[in-house]
Amino acid sequence: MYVSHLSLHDFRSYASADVALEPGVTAFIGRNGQGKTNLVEAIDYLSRLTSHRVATDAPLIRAGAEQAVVRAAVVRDGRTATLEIELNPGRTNRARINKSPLPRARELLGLVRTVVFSPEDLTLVKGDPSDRRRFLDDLLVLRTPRLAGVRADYDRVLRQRNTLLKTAGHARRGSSSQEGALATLGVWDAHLARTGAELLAERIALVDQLRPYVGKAYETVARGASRDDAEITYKPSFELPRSVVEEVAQQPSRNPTQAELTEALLEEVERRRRDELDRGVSLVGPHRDELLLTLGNGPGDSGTRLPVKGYASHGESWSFALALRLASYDLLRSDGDDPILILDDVFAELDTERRAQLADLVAGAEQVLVTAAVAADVPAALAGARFEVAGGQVRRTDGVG
Ligand SMILES: Nc1ncnc2c1ncn2[C@@H]1O[C@H](COP(=O)(O)OP(=O)(O)OP(=O)(O)O)[C@@H](O)[C@H]1O
Repeated sequence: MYVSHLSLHDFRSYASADVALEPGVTAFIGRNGQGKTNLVEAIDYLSRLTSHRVATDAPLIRAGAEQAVVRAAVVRDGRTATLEIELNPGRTNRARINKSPLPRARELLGLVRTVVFSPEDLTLVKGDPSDRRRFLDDLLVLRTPRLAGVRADYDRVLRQRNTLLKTAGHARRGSSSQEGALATLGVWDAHLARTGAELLAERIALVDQLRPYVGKAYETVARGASRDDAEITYKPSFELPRSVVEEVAQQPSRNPTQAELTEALLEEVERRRRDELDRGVSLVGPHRDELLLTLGNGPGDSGTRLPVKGYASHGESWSFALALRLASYDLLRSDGDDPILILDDVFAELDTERRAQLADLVAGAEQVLVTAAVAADVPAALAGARFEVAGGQVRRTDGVG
């Protein structure tokens, strides 16, 4: 898939912008703060309905404006669709396909798929577990848009349940308000276990599918590494029953079922009841899980695997972050649709050898959008269309268009 036209209205620094794009590589070159990232961020927003830079929509609206509009013509298997999102902070965002309004903006998900590489990716490795959970969930939703609903349901259940836990925890022991809150809590325990187990089962399956791609990608980007070095493991916030663990261990292709996970979550929630009431928050569920990243020491090394966070060098951490993105790209591609690759300001972070390696890996993608402060940062393998971004203007400079 590729974007053939991008049009912005009051998005970030752009009062308006219209850019005709092509498949293949396109580089946006310009000094710092000229609006290069703003352009690719708009395309990524259409893909995930969130930005890779900010958690809320407000910073995406041009200062002084009330709403922003991002519109893109997307070509997939030779057919073009025009997708549009209108960002209305504090109110509902509205989406359209070929000018027809969609009942919910969420229905745009899955129509454009992007994989973004950016300097912020280091937080995938060095940041909090929530950064890695978001990475998994974003990938889940890109592959299966329906899961956006499951994720939203789970967040809602969590908020309601936390409010109840606070009420029950603060109420006088044995009082009618505590009794009432505890009775209602049982209902929310069941919701938490059901939606939590669905999300959990999807994440566990995703990590299994992603694992071989991560090993392969790390071997490619990290000098002297083997494909067994980088490993990812999903670590739930609770122990599964021994019988399930043993069965899963005996059958390599078997993961815990959703029913098993629901039951295990319910049991754990009951076991941690006192703790949860004391602290007024839900302590069990996919919002407390971790995606463990570990590194070994080359082929045949039976030594201990070390967690990346806290142990890996800066270079190893960067390579792992790149490997996670490349693995996402490979996995999405294996689904049969080439996602749009966005390399936002990453080359300045890499030495010459790694630049060339990354460029070779991505050069064959259907569409690659690159941003860089200077043209010299873009490796030769990524020759293609060039735009200069300066003073709010986006101008093609390679003599075409
Ligand atoms: N909501 C907004 N309204 C107006 N201007 C904004 C808004 N959000 C960001 N900007 C401006 O956009 C500019 C940043 O644009 P962008 O992040 O695309 O830069 P860039 O060209 O990628 O720079 P760098 O090379 O430093 O990454 C900044 O000058 C910032 O003040």
